[in-house]
Amino acid sequence: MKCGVGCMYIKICGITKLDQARAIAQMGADALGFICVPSSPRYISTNTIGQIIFSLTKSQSEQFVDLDLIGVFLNTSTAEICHAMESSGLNAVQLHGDESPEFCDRLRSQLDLINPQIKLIKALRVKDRAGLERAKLYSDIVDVVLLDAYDPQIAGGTGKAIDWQMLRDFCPNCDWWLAGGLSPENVAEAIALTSPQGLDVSSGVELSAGDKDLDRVKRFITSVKEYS
Ligand SMILES: O=C(O)c1ccccc1NCC(=O)[C@H](O)[C@H](O)COP(=O)(O)O
Repeated sequence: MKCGVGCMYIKICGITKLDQARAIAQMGADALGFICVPSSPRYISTNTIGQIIFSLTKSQSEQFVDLDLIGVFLNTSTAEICHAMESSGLNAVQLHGDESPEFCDRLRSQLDLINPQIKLIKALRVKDRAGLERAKLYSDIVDVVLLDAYDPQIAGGTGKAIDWQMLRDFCPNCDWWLAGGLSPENVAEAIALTSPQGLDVSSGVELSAGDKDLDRVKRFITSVKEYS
């Protein structure tokens, strides 16, 4: 897995604009996340994702060639996900709903037919230790387990944090990334307490849903770099 800044993988999620995607990639982010969930205020259509990816990658510049372009899906069928992957140029899938390990296994087989390099990430919204144990059930099936905060109403991009103390000894069989309520102000403490391989941030670096604050993105990446 690629490590951009001091070997800590950084994903900036909720991208909706080409100029912001380009600027964030140039700052050294490893991944851009696109929310393919129609009910989200950060929703972006597959068509628009395709246009952004085409514009980013046509230059063949180094920052864009290695970039992970992650589609975030919520309880979407394998057929729809595969269609979105084939039509947009996305190279990674993040499942943010109630997808079972069996669903992930089935999707993996179907993605392999498109391109075995497509990365599969399972996000789990953790509210207690039982949620953490559940996360481990996926670790032999997916490439990355992503831990996000639980909210009864909102599926993601909540700005809420998990109880980081609970994650001190979390060590699945695959890489894991921390999400939920991260910001330039708290990310160093989050890394110190939880030691993940990657970080995922959305609302903590936004002006409003889907509109990134480039200054805060820069400060987030710099904080990670200074800590790592
Ligand atoms: O961001 C959304 O609107 C969203 C909607 C539905 C499912 C997932 C969603 N976001 C997923 C992400 O990967 C976010 O980056 C993650 O939840 C962290 O968000 P935040 O707490 O705002 O940093």
